Amino acid sequence: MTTIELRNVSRWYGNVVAVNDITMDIGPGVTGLLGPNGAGKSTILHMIAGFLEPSKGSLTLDGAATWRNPEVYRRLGLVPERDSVYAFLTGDQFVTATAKLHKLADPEQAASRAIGITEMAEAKDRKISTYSKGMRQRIKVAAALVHDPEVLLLDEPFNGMDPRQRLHMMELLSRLGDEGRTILFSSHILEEVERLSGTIQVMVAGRLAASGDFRAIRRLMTSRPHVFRVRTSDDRRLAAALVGRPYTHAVELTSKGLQVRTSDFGAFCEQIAILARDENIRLTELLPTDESLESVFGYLITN
Ligand SMILES: Nc1ncnc2c1ncn2[C@@H]1O[C@H](COP(=O)(O)OP(=O)(O)OP(=O)(O)O)[C@@H](O)[C@H]1O
Repeated sequence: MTTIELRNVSRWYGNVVAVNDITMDIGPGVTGLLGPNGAGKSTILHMIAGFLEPSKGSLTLDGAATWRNPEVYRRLGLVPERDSVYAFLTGDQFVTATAKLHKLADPEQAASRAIGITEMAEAKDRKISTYSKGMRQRIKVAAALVHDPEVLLLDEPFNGMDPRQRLHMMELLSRLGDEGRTILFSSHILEEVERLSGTIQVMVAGRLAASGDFRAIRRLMTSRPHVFRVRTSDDRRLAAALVGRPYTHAVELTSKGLQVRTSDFGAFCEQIAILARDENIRLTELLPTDESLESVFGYLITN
């Protein structure tokens, strides 16, 4: 069983603190590393992969430090965020070249196995320049898997994908997690992490804001205060119906519709449509006015 351990890990670039005193364990299965842009997710992944040295603290894979440790490099694969693949190569050539860099005994066979796992066999002889975004991501995953690592690290693997490609990648990562591999992927999108991983690590501004079971963290996120703008066929009547509901904190009639302050984001979202239907009022707009991920994370770190 592979375990990645971070103990009080910090990393700074000059006087920018990218990662600030993080302690966490990551075991087999799929774990999501969630956080807004600039939270320090890429820095963490690159440190785990052994490409960056922690400025402070210890970072180990089954007890061995990952920084400058070729033994560890053999046990993990990294799928970077940027498209660093050579577009003039075919998928097969790219993955085989990676296998050769790892000095594997049979690079062709290893490439063919990894291409099979990522379901890229049909397209393997096409140039990477002709691939869709989803296919380029999958060929990068094949290259990262070519030496059959126990640990796979992925930096924003769903960026730029359409919903179908996203689903395909999710299935692939779940499958790899079910095989007992340790999969850690970063994302700034709550729903991606929710659909794929039971365990999450939430980072905000270099710090670990929450850690553990997704459902518990989700509950924390959705039972927070929130402001919505609501437009309806009868604002005044809906306002009256909302007053007195346990999730309503305040209702204000404005020229742009209702401004509803709720104490429970989740309950309000569940109940508002039912309430409108029961009152025979048509909802024309329901807009969270404070929905930036940063505000969600901000709430998490102050609670
Ligand atoms: N090489 C570098 N030199 C200076 N500052 C850096 C460097 N790399 C990252 N940073 C800074 O460190 C912080 C964390 O960056 P990092 O890329 O790890 O975050 P992230 O969560 O992966 O965000 P993103 O998804 O936008 O890449 C940011 O403030 C970033 O500007």
